[in-house]
Amino acid sequence: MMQTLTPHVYWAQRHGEIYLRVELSDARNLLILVEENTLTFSAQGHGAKGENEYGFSLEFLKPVKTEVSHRSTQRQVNITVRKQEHGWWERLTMQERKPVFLAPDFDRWLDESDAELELREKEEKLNRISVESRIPKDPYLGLKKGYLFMYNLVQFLGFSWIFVNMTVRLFILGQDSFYDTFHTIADMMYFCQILAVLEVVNPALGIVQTGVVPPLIQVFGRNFVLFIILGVLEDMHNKPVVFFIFYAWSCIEIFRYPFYMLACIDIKWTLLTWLRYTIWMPLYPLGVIAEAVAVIQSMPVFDETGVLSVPLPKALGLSLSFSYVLHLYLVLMFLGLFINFRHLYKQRRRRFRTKKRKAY
Ligand SMILES: CCCCCCCCCCCCC/C=C/C(=O)SCCNC(=O)CCNC(=O)[C@H](O)C(C)(C)COP(=O)(O)OP(=O)(O)OC[C@H]1O[C@@H](n2cnc3c(N)ncnc32)[C@H](O)[C@@H]1OP(=O)(O)O
Repeated sequence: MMQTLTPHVYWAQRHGEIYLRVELSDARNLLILVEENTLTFSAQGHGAKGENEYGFSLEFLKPVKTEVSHRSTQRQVNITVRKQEHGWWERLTMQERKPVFLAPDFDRWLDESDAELELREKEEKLNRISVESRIPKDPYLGLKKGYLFMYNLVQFLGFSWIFVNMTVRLFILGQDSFYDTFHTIADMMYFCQILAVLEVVNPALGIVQTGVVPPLIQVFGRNFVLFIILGVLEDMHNKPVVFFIFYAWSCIEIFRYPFYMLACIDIKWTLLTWLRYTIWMPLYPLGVIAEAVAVIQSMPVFDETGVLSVPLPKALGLSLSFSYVLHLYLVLMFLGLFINFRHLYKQRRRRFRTKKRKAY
């Protein structure tokens, strides 16, 4: 006659359930019963002491329901017992000393707060599904995604051309390449930045689900520098600062646009997501500092040439130099940087919000 042995049993809990994992392979003749708050298990199978009859019983700390669900796999038997009342138990069994065959199931182990988080996420997911099923599907979704994909592809190609061109010229010509960046790159940058106006139009028309203000600040800020400070003043064309402005812009865009492109076709590439939501941290301030340098360098040129100066009534003098507008713009620029930096920081946190799990 076979002697009954005790298998290794692993446990974990949630607010509503107890999970037991019995280490018994090829289990047969399973008998699992809950009576008077005590679970009794017996089965034949291959356990720690080879092929044998295995069994154990556990008196639970608090009341549980009598219906038990179990699933037997080739390697183990998984049992789920439902708690009578939702709550967190400080231990599994009535007896304070843990039975020797019982241990925590590290694969499923969560502490109370993590289990609450898991529960909330499940509820949120269910809510989302029920809300989504009530929202009518957008009939133009395919068209919108196709348009956005093409837009992002064109911008990606444009900024990649700029980035590669500038990098190659930097390697070949060294610092000399700083001085004619505008002549070689400006046409492509004009094209990309005119097209970037769509980044304000898209959220305004609801094609992209994001705010209008951050892209407005971004596009207005860049286009002001590109078309007015650099574009209008020929004296600015050969300044090295142009190199730093264009390089900062293109470095960020060669990751941002492919990230959007892949998002349009529901592909998420972790490294690209990380790059899109990380490299703006050094690049945004550096880009804005380079832009501020260009604005400051342009002030005396506007003063001397009188370009874009505002004519004043005779009594007040001849004209108001555009450099006064630039003083105001410098303040707005750092305000814009602050607003967008905060916006991008929030977007980053939303994207990388992770649940922390502890295993004991
Ligand atoms: C009248 C206004 C006056 C203002 C005053 C002016 C002063 C301004 C001075 C400011 C100076 C700024 C000048 C700029 C300098 C530089 O660029 S320096 C170089 C570094 N630059 C950067 O790092 C900035 C890069 N730009 C951006 O990141 C964006 O343009 C942004 C607007 C700042 C971010 O915006 P947002 O779109 O809200 O965030 P995301 O998380 O990327 O997107 C949210 C969701 O929208 C989807 N989406 C967005 N765009 C697209 C798209 N083109 N195609 C497809 N999908 C898009 C995106 O996927 C997200 O969707 P979910 O994943 O569903 O959330």
